Amino acid sequence: MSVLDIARPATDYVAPQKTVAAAAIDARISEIHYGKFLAVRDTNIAIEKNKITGFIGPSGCGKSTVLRSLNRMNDLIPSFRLEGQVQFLGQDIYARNIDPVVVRRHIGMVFQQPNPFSMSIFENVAFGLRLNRYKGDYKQRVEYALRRAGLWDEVKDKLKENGLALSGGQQQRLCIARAIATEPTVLLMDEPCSALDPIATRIIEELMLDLKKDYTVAIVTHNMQQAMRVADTTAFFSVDISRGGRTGFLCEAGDTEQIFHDPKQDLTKRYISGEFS
Ligand SMILES: Nc1ncnc2c1ncn2[C@@H]1O[C@H](COP(=O)(O)OP(=O)(O)OP(=O)(O)O)[C@@H](O)[C@H]1O
Repeated sequence: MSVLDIARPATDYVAPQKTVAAAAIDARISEIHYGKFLAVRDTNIAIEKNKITGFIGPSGCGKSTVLRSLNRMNDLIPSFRLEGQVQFLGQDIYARNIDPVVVRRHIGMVFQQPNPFSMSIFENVAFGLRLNRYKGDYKQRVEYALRRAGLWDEVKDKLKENGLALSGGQQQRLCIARAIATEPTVLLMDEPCSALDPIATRIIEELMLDLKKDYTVAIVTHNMQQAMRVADTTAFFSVDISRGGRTGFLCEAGDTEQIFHDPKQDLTKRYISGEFS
């Protein structure tokens, strides 16, 4: 039985044929549309277990669209349509029998703007547990998640205070704790530091490096230095304007060292050298 099968009986599930052994997520995306607009094409990417995969590329190349497709977050956009497959631990998360809420429990997400709810620090972390009708010890799980997000010592004496009263960096770590509380396998982070100052950014980067021991991480970043500092694998996306529109595609992916120092594709070379942004 797969981890996702707890959602609904997998009556019509057909086992996928091909997976990348070390991948937590193996995405083979042919096309992503928003209505008639072809936003992304030809993006096959493996998010390897216990590694950090960085998505880089110019604005509008589809980094966030692809990231949000990895846990069905784009389902919330009515015009969104994906052709292809996204496998999580060998199971197609877009299969008809799969519940997106369960997908998001296993593949959590942290957004660009820290977005704690206007409720206590404790309830912010417990939120996903309540949503998933967790039956265990809430106090224990909330403490674990806050410790894992490097926030426990700063908030342990004020768990009843509103999460919105924390600093921006603390709020982002609270959101990471909220994501961790449901014990996901993968954490997707969409520019998690772009609203933070350099010190808070560095704390989150160190946290990411620590989290990858237990979790698999994929991060969208505009900051190439950040990708170099934290990512094991880097995926460079570009934009194809040849068909009259602006369609993003995965141009090249590989070890971060290779992408930044020995890129194979001319477009990657030009982007890394700052020729376009
Ligand atoms: N909800 C939406 N409806 C329609 N089009 C969208 C939607 N979200 C994104 N797009 C379009 O899809 C394309 C890819 O956008 P996306 O945000 O994924 O790119 P990105 O590489 O993350 O960009 P940025 O680096 O500027 O955040 C863009 O042309 C964008 O305008």
